[in-house]
Amino acid sequence: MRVLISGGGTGGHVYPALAVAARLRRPDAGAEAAEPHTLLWIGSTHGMERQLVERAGVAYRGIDTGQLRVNNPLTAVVNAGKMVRGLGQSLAAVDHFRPHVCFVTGGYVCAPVVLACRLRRVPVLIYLPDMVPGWAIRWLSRLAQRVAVTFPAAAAAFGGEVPQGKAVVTGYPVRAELVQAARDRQAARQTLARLLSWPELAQEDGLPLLLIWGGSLGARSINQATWQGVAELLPHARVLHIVGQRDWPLYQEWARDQWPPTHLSPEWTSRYRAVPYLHEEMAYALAAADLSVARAGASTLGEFPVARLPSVLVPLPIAGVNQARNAQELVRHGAAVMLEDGHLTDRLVPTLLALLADPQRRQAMAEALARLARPDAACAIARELGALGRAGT
Ligand SMILES: CC(=O)N[C@H]1[C@@H](OP(=O)(O)OP(=O)(O)OC[C@H]2O[C@@H](n3ccc(=O)[nH]c3=O)[C@H](O)[C@@H]2O)O[C@H](CO)[C@@H](O)[C@@H]1O
Repeated sequence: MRVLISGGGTGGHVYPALAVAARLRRPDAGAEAAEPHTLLWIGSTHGMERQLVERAGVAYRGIDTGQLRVNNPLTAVVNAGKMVRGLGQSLAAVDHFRPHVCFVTGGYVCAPVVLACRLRRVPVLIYLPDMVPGWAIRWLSRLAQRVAVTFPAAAAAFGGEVPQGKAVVTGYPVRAELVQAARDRQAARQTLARLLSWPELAQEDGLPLLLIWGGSLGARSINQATWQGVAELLPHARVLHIVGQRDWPLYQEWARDQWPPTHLSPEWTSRYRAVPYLHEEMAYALAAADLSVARAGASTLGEFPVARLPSVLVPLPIAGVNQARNAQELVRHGAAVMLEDGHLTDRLVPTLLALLADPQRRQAMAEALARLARPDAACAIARELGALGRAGT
């Protein structure tokens, strides 16, 4: 079967689709097809998805796209022109590749691709990772045959589950490497220590590993609160801080001018490690960590349960993104703690110290997470795609 894939803009739209792509390329006894499917990914010409998709070895075609919801009317007109060009390029790609089915995960680039598939009668499956869809996915879902969702509560936006509505609950597709790494935390920690050249991490000294990050782009407020409070955390934990590419120059400035503080011993100083971004190492970081601080992007709904990783979630306070609803879903199950962005400076360190000092609470959160885990989600979506591709529109 030929499967057209599209998703882009940020990592949160790319990694779930890559997990499904990996599944489609390596069918085994558990999968539907007897031989690997042929894949083509349509992303934007200059999008960050290009690097991630090519890194994974999936064929990539770039098209023109632009954000339509912008304040400047001139930009809106220019971007609308790009979208029209993108539709023409998508139609050409569909005519050339002749897909049996199309799979999209979000980002502006998906709009012309879904429209082209609709015009050429190619069935479309959308995956919505978040609990609440943005306006673009709501609109595109009208053109799609199926919408896969992470948890049952997300199905209502699409008329409920099949056969009444369009939704199927598959779970969040996580990378196979994470499923594998989460089976043995200790081994994951050893691997991470090797990949990051951080030998102290491999010591079995009972010191918890705290993973701090802010989504695929990094989060300024989380970074600043971390730099302000990290010295207080180091007597109780090792801290792996993914700063993000955008704020990396800020980290370098802070490290040059303010780190380490004179009162901190070299042993404690070496417990803090900052990195701009993690690629293949990310699966091991999630599996090895004992506690995380993160934004509440959709990945936390899938990756944290599989990794059984308790967290303090700090939803991005921007209208239209709706990360709070993602965080609430984990909090509702006793699987995470939520902190408002505006309270980071005062409350982040005390909240973390309380959780680090309470292994029983972390264990209860890990057990709640384990009940939400769907390590087979990529396979479930691959199966849905197979069924749609065989049925046609
Ligand atoms: C600002 C914004 O619009 N954010 C949205 C975006 O977030 P964002 O792109 O941050 O998405 P997520 O938090 O859902 O996913 C981030 C992904 O990047 C990976 N990762 C991250 C850092 C790193 O160093 N290495 C790495 O591999 C994570 O493991 C995860 O798989 O898409 C999500 C999915 O629709 C939404 O829920 C978010 O609201």
